[in-house]
Amino acid sequence: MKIMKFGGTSVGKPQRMYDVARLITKDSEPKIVVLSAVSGTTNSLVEIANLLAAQKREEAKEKIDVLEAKYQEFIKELVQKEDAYAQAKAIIQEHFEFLNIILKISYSEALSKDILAQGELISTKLFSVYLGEQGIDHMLLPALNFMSIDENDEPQVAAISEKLKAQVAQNSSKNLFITQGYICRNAKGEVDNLKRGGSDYSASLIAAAINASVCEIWTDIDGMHNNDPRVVNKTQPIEQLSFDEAAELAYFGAKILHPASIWPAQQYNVPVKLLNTMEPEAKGTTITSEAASKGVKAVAAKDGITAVNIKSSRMLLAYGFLRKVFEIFEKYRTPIDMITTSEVAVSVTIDTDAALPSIRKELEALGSVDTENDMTIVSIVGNEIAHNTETLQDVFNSLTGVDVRMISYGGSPHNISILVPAAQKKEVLQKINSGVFKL
Ligand SMILES: Nc1ncnc2c1ncn2[C@@H]1O[C@H](COP(=O)(O)OP(=O)(O)O)[C@@H](O)[C@H]1O
Ligand SMILES: N[C@@H](CC(=O)OP(=O)(O)O)C(=O)O
Repeated sequence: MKIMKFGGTSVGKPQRMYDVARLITKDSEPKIVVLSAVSGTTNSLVEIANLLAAQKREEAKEKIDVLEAKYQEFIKELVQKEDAYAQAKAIIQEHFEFLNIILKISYSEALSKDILAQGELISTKLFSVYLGEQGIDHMLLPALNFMSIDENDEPQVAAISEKLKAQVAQNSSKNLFITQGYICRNAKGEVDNLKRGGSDYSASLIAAAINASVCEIWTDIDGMHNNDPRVVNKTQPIEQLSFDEAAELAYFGAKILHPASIWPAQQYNVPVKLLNTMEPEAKGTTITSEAASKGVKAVAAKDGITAVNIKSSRMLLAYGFLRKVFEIFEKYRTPIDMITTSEVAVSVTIDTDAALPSIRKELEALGSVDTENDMTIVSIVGNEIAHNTETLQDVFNSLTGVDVRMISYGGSPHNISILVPAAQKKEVLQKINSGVFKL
């Protein structure tokens, strides 16, 4: 059985849904197809939820109406037959009635998760109507019946596997299952999600849960590129990556993959392929446990980083100082990305400053603290690059004129990371493109 995940742009227009239907019926291998919401929908739902949280009901209502009008147009083009159109219309009515009812209920965090789930529920149901109209035999598998996270927001792979396998077995005559990415149930049984971009994570979890032959992530570009195509002009697709390399790139900002989406596939050894819906014949990127070649594969950038610098003479020749620092970040459930230390100072970076005021207050008991926000981590990723002096030379030569604040080297043989002000991100990515990739 294989998994095919199609992102927002791949289901963003009726024409794209037709392409998806063609791609999933090309071969006879049984498959679970994971769909995201139609592009732009989750952003609109986030705005609606935020407006409700701010008690701006009228503005929320306007946004709901704009979104509904968009779907009314969408279904006119999606299906031709009268009964299929009636089914699609009923789906739109059901979900927008729900949003309109929510307008009248007092806002809660749980309710906002219900709002965010509507995008994937609508896209999968509409796609199912289209498949039905085309006479393509399939079955909708509601993700809310099997995809779950625990009280620490961690997916429960064993439970997911048990439930999913049972549902597939109960419908053994079916060859094609359609399900929602992104959405899940939390430990309280409420509707929740796997965070923005989480449909890739859903696909990888499903692939792990049923030991799929492959997990295909279909998107709007021909694989993982060696640099961010939104920022840099000349970028190239990478044919092969190891799980470790792909995980580092996803974590450090390559938006094509959700940061957590590699570990389930890696743990259950399911190859991942990144493919282009608009160019299905292109090779794309294959991610397996093997690293095909040594050397730099790609560079990625992670924005929204804050650097926290702690200086203390008490650190000199002391032990246990770093533990105290780390315990404070742990207490506030704030992950640390980069670390550099000297005898009297330690600098770390974090990608969320939600708990920063409390963290800062506690750190001040250990020494003087200063913070810098609006920073970017640029990560150079490849196989064994930290053992290659030429790479290091190319990277440093590329950084002439760049205000480098931190360097992380040697922690992983596959990654060299530098911290720069966000304002220099574009320049740095471009310079590395010329200096390291010679592009
Ligand atoms: N290194 C990279 N390689 C490929 N795409 C990247 C990279 N970095 C950022 N991207 C962006 O990721 C986009 C695809 O991811 P995303 O928008 O999440 O797709 P989907 O909607 O299919 O899930 C591409 O259009 C591209 O602009
Ligand atoms: N719809 C969700 C989940 C997702 O993964 O979408 P996409 O595959 O379009 O990145 C979001 O926008 O966050």
